Amino acid sequence: MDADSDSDGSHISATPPRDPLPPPRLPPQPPPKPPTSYKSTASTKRSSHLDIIFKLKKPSSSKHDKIEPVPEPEPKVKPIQQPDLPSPVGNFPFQIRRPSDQPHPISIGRSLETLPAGFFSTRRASFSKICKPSLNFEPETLPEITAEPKINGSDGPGSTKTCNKKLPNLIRGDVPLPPVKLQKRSEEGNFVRLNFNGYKRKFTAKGKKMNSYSYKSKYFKRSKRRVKSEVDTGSLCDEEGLVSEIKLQSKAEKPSRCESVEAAISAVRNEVSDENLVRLLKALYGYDLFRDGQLEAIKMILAGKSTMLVLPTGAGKSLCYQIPAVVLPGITLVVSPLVALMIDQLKQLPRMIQGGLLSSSQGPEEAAETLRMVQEGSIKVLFVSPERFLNADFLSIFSTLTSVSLVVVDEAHCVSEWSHNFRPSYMRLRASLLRAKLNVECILAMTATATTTTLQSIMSALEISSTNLIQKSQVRDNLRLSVSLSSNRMKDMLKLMKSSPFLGAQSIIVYCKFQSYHSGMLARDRSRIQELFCANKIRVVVATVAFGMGIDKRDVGAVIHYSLPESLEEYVQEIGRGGRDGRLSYCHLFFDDVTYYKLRSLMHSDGVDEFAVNKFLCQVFADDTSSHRKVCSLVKESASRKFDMKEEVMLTLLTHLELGETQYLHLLPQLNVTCTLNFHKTSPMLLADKDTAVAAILKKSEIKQGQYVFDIPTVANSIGVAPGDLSNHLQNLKAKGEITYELKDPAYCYKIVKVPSDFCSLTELLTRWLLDIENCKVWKLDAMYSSAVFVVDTCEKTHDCNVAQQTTCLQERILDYFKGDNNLDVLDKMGQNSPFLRADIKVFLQSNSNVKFTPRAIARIMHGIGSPAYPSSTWSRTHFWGRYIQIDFKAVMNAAKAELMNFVGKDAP
Ligand SMILES: Nc1ncnc2c1ncn2[C@@H]1O[C@H](COP(=O)(O)OP(=O)(O)OP(=O)(O)O)[C@@H](O)[C@H]1O
Repeated sequence: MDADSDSDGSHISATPPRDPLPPPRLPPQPPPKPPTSYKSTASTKRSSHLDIIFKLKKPSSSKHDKIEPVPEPEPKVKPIQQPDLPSPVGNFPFQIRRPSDQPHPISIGRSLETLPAGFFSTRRASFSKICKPSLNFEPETLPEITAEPKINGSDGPGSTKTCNKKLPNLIRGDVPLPPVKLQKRSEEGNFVRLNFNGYKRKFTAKGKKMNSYSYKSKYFKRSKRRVKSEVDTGSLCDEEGLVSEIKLQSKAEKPSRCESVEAAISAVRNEVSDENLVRLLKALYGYDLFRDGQLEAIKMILAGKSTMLVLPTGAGKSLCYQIPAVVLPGITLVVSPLVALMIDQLKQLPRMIQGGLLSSSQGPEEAAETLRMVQEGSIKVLFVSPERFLNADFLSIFSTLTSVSLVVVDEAHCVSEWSHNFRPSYMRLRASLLRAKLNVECILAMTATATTTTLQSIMSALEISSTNLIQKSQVRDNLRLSVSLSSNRMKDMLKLMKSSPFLGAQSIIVYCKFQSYHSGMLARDRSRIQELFCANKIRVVVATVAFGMGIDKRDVGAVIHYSLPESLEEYVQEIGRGGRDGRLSYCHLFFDDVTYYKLRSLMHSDGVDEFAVNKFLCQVFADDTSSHRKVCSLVKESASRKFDMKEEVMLTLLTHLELGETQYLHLLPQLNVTCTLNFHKTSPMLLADKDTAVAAILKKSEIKQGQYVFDIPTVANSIGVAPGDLSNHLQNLKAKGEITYELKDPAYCYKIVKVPSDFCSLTELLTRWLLDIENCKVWKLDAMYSSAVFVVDTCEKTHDCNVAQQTTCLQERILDYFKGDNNLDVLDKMGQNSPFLRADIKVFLQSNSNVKFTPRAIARIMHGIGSPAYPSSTWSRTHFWGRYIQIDFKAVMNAAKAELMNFVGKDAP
């Protein structure tokens, strides 16, 4: 075996060969209970479970010395002494969990993806000689599928105008077209809609424009004639060269709306009646009737009531904020989790609605142009990421200059840690904060997938009254659902695709977990595939969940799940890509135990232990001085390794420290904090005489190979300016030819507001919270798996259902799941022990005795999950990697804890 050849001597394993058969199914577990409150229950005494810290015996020599030891966490300053705790410094300890740590039976948050960033501060810094503040943007993390528009200045075919002006990501419609045509356009999918807005799309390859399919499309030829009179053009391109040209109105020109639209808007402003709203619907979109839930939601918003809207995917949620946006006087801010989603929504705005977006990959000029248009009131709908709410300058525009009529929280389940897709940055979107910062009264939260628990937490965060909940069935009834257990998924899938009704499906999406249509692909290629798919040039796309979000291709006739989704929410979201034109769409799910076990292990990859949380807190507050104006930073990569904590988890903790019951810190936009600088024109000493920032740099730098290396926040703190201002200042010096420099080490930046008085209680509170999130994640996967089993197995036997009735069975199951988390039977398939587990862990420890482990680290290795401090690139070489994937993670952790105690010859108190 290859794995053994360079492994850790673990060929003396006590484990027999892997058993290909899964352990027997366990009876259904009792239903989960709703989440508890996370108020601290810790006493002022130090918790005993924090006390057990072990150090592994160091071997005299080992042939495994190659394996990197875990880096030693060493906080610079110990903020609070805890004398009866064994010092973590110098040992890599493990944390013994309390026996009471039972899985928390609630829905969970998936994906702690990181996004944050925002503007640099634009406040003026007081450098003695050179200081030119400018509005800068810190790059935000981009989503997987990104077609970031950049306007390039190019005319559409048939146009005689050229415009080289760079404009921001704005799509504006100014030439009124008959509404009836709009309806036709919408039936042709989002790609055609793009053209209708006056764009033609071209691809660039190696700098050359290629004819695009859209350019040739019949629709484009029609629309081209219609939009001929448009006055200004630009082009839209993603960061890797996918170019789409957009016609834009000239800067000076005011949007001219169709008379019938204006009249319909005034009528609604005078009286919000059903009749007037239908007239406006017709005028804006060409549709004759509202769909279920739309009218109710629009009326609620126009009455100024914050609303929670739960409609199935493709039911038309966007229209519920677009209509109020044109009627209400101020701007509508739409918060979206992904840049790709924002771009997609922007494209889909009816052309009479002025839209814009602020995104990470815009240059400062583009962003400034968007903000200028916001200030002059020519944008009605602005798409922003939640990270924007970190930036004081961004917020000040809305609190002082521009009135915000409505804040829309799209994919609102991201607010809740009990959802399948919790995002720490969404925690920022609390009603109190939005009211205080934006002076906005009305909030619309929209989602297609939320359990009762999730809904409760969204509505509580956004202060939406329970009477303002509009909730329709979360699964459309034009989706035909089927499920099968498969031992050879590829063979079965090919067979399925060759048989009716899948054979006749116009477009098919195949969802995979571990290989995807975009793995290893350039963004440009991914975007091209998406475009080709939307234009029906590609029939089948194999994709991950990222592909699903925001895709509004109306005629997807089949959705196949090649792998089990991680939750029923994810499943519903993905099948929701099918049948958006209202026609039948066929959705088949293949599931198998191997995938289930693999996913089950992955659910533990974000988990952390109390010890790590405690160390993290020590580091976060280590820099505290009496001055709370100081900017502190935490370099993401090194901190992640040091605490064996994913970056998203660190961000979650930091966000909680800012937005939890007590505010301990204030998060700032992320920065690259390490600067390596060279002087060119003037000598450093002479320049320092004229420039306080340079003087501080000389003072705080280390000189490495003739270069000045310093920490941006440290220098900025020493002269009392914001790090962003110092960066701007460096840019100015660079522009003058005085210096060149490089920035690296992206870091979380924050200011300390209050040092916790009781680190132990806070540690316990945070750990408990993260543990509950981890357990919820596991529970969600189990609920998904159990539903699949139920449909192919239990349901058939107990309810006498046949395959044709699987739709009803699964629909009922999904509805039960979303209705209440408490009444669903969930299988727990995991084994609780193995006779060889302890012996294997012992061998593993002996053969890696130079490395320090925690029980969680050992359990991760036994489950085949890499982590920042124990990467799979190193540890997958061990013979034990993934060996116990079928044994419950917690059981492996407990076994590891016991073996670690034996190994160090100590016992827990
Ligand atoms: N009243 C209506 N009549 C006909 N079509 C409509 C109506 N309302 C919305 N639509 C169309 O339905 C499609 C889906 O709308 P939209 O993208 O807003 O759905 P959604 O609920 O946001 O879906 P998802 O959650 O998947 O993003 C769009 O093409 C939209 O134009």
